[in-house]
This record gives sequence, structure tokens and C-alpha cells, in this order.
Amino acid sequence: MQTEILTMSNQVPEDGTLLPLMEEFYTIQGEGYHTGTAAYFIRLGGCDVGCHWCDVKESWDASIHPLTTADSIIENAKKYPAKTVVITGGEPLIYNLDYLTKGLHQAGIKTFIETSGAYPLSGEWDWICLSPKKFKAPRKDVLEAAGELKVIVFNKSDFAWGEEYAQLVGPNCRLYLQPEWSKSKEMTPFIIEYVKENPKWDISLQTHKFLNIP
Ligand SMILES: C[S@@+](CC[C@H](N)C(=O)[O-])C[C@H]1O[C@@H](n2cnc3c(N)ncnc32)[C@H](O)[C@@H]1O
Ligand SMILES: Nc1nc2[nH]cc(C(=O)O)c2c(=O)[nH]1
Ligand code: SF4
Ligand SMILES: [Mg+2]
Repeated sequence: MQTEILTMSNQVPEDGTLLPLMEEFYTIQGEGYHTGTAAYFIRLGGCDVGCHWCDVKESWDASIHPLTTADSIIENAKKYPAKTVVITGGEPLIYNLDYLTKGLHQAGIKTFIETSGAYPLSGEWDWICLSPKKFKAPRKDVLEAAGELKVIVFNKSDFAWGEEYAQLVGPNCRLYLQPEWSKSKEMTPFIIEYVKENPKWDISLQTHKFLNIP
């Protein structure tokens, strides 16, 4: 089959019409500004940022995820009542997302992205969630376009590290501190105190993990 041949040779065309799709699921946004809101999630495979605590390492190898037409992703997204998609990964900005996001907009669907910002910004976005990483720094174009900055707190030095990025985003960008899941018990009390002392920051929890939903 065409899809299998393309996957094995790992030929992702640059026009964004075919993308390595790991999974798609309809759920509730668990994190950040849109927490609690229904959305259709599109998870693209492929990431070389290498966060040691990444909660979706199965996404890293793009070649194991079938190349899928952007048209079929759009058709699937249209089936759900919430007219919002969250494109995540893996690192979705590895790919040219112009074709996919234009098509979603033509279908009346809002486009949100979860990104590390380590690759050039492509696509038309209604909301950009930037979660910067030490392992591969975010780019200026993504920092300037971000609607929310979501800093993952793995240890106490991440507060000062996050403040550096808070200086680099736009003036209206919302600021979130989210505990790294495995360190959550230890770090959440520090986040609570930090937010009380520095109320320009909000806390973000991975609420889908408490709700046992995808
Ligand atoms: C799996 S990543 C995919 C999108 C993109 N590569 C990124 O890192 O933003 C989705 C979100 O989950 C966050 N995340 C990943 N692993 C996590 C963990 N163990 N604890 C808390 N947040 C995590 C990331 O920082 C990001 O905001
Ligand atoms: N419910 C839910 N909310 C999320 N927000 C960001 C997620 C992601 O993995 O990008 C995610 C996810 O995997 N599930
Ligand atoms: S950038 Fe995102 S997908 Fe890639 S390793 Fe880090 S958390 Fe995981
Ligand atoms: Mg997740």
C-alpha cells in the first residue's frame, strides 16, 4: 500500500499534504489556558528534542507512524461536536503545517498547537502553546507568536529558567508553571508558593491524568 511504502522510506513531502500520524482522539484539553474544553487531538510522530521526562516517547520515531493525508485528518476532525483541534506530537513544527491548518480553517475548525518551538513556525493558528525546552531552545518566531508559555517544572532551578523565557514572549502571553508528572508531588508545593509570590504566573496541572482520559 502507498502509505506503507512512504512510511518505510520516511519520505514526508514538504508540502504538508501527508503527515506521520501517531494518533487522533477526542478528549478534554487537560493543560494550560484551555483546560477543561473539548477538542480533537491530532498527534504527529517525530521529535528530536529529547526531553528525558517526556510522557510520549513512543512519538519520537516518525518512521513508525503511518503517513496520512492531511485531507483525511480534516475529514475526521469534522465529525466531532467541538470545532477545535489541538495539534501536538512529537514535535509538530518539524512539519509544514500550512496545508493542514488552512484546510481545518476552511472547515470552520479552530487550530491550536502544542509545541516546543524548536522548529520554524508554519501554519495558521488560533492559539499557540509554547513549552520551551532546555534540550533544544525555542525560536524567536514562536516565542513572539505564543498565546501561552507553559514551563515544565522538574526542579527548583526551573523557576529562574522560566523567568528568562517570560521576558522573551509578547506582553499578552499567558504564563503557566506545570509540574513534571513524576516530580509532581515534590515540586507542586514549590509551584503553589511561587505563584502566590509571583501572580503573573498560573499553575497548570495535567488534569487529564487525574481524570483518566486520553
Ligand atoms: C508531549 S508534548 C508534545 C508537544 C511538543 N513537543 C512540546 O513539548 O510542547 C505536549 C506537552 O506535554 C508536556 N509534557 C511532556 N511530558 C511531560 C511530563 N512528564 N510532565 C509534564 N508535562 C509534560 C510538554 O512540555 C508539552 O507542553
Ligand atoms: N487531555 C489531554 N490534554 C493535553 N494537552 C496537551 C497534551 C499533549 O500531549 O500535547 C494533552 C494530552 O495528551 N491529553
Ligand atoms: S519536545 Fe515534546 S515530544 Fe519532544 S521530547 Fe520534549 S516533551 Fe516530548
Ligand atoms: Mg500529553
